[in-house]
Amino acid sequence: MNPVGKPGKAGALMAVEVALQRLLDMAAAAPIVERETLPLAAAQGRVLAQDLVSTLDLPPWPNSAMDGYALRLADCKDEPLVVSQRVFAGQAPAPLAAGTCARIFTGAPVPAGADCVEMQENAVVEADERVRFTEPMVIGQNIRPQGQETTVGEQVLAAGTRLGPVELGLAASLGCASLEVVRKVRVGVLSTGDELVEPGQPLGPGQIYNSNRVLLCGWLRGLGCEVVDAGILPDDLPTTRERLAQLSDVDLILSTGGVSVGEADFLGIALREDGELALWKLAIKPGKPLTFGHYRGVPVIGLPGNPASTLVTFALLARPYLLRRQGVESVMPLKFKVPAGFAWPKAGSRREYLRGRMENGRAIIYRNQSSGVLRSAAWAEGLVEVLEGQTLVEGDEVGFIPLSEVLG
Ligand SMILES: Nc1nc2c(c(=O)[nH]1)N[C@H]1C(S)=C(S)[C@@H](COP(=O)(O)OP(=O)(O)OC[C@H]3O[C@@H](n4cnc5c(N)ncnc54)[C@H](O)[C@@H]3O)O[C@H]1N2
Ligand code: MOO
Ligand SMILES: [Mg+2]
Repeated sequence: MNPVGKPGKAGALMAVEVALQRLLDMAAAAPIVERETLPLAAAQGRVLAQDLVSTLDLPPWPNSAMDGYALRLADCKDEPLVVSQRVFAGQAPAPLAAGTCARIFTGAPVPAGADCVEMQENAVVEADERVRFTEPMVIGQNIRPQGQETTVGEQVLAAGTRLGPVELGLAASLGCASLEVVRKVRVGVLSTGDELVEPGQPLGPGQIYNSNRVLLCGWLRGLGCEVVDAGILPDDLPTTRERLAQLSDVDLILSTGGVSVGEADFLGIALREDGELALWKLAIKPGKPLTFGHYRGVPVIGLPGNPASTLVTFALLARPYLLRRQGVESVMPLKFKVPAGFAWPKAGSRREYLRGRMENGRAIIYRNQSSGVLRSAAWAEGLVEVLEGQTLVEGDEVGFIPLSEVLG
């Protein structure tokens, strides 16, 4: 079966899983191999290029989980224990004198010889700072042992991990000031459409403001990409060719619009004539005219121009592609099964991704699901997935893909 439709003619729709697998295979075949070393603060959103191996035990020494008293349990008989030292976080305590206890605070090293920490709520301080313990105790209680989190030589993060604040915090806790990351993917962004005007300019007859440029550039920067913003591309074939050719030094050209079957849709034609049109028309709504190929060797993903179509296809296809180019294994957004809070009486032939949100434990959808209505996405918390051929009554299970993680 040839899944590639001919631009300008109706063609077979490709299942979203098939298209995604092709995109991921093509991404894996063109990995970004260059690396750079960055200070932690600059590494957010980037992908780790080599395994992070601990050079420390964490914690480096046993420390107290409570404000209270460190003691040797065997010393704790009927008589109260005298406080022989105070240990604050950041100090190095002396070994515990036999038959005494140490006043200790959370995070402070436990003195050698102590095998138990009791919280101060279970202690009564008598005259001369003699401490009586009111509850039974066990060896090891309230002590965080050396190396409980990680030990020297252990792999803490694998190459291919995307670095968010948690991963960076973990690297910091191991004393790493910088990390080796995959270099940024360079993405050339084109907004096609004769009707487009940048915000701030007056609108002429028939014109609309360019919203996709801000959307795409924002999502790409959030993904750690280098954006080469190539501005608005008018709807004509010679200029389309010229502008695509000018973007010969990027890792991916990502465009919006101009991929359908109209007389002003030229992207597919340019790819077919000067490169390769590998994928065109998906069984997905919104997002049907998603286009993928190469232009003179440079990968191109053409997202449909309707803003909600741009959003859905970026989240479900372009984003996974860009992550896989950087060596990330887990590229798909999380999807939960939730009960529908709406009915869907008419089955569609394409898989639907409705803009929705959770209310009282059920997914509800925005009142207007037109792919031209970006407000639906501003209202939404996620995409509600309704499968091909599916009808729903309230309470039936649907997929829910939270958008904050993927587009936040
Ligand atoms: N005869 C058919 N017509 C259409 C089909 C079809 O199968 N047969 N598919 C429809 C579907 S579905 C979609 S989605 C659109 C996709 O069209 P394109 O990707 O070619 O996009 P354009 O035609 O250039 O624009 C579509 C729409 O989006 C607006 N737009 C475009 N770029 C921007 C931008 N940067 N910011 C804001 N809005 C933008 C544009 O003005 C159009 O209204 O095709 C259907 N047609
Ligand atoms: O597939 Mo189009 O993206 O419905 O609007
Ligand atoms: Mg069009």
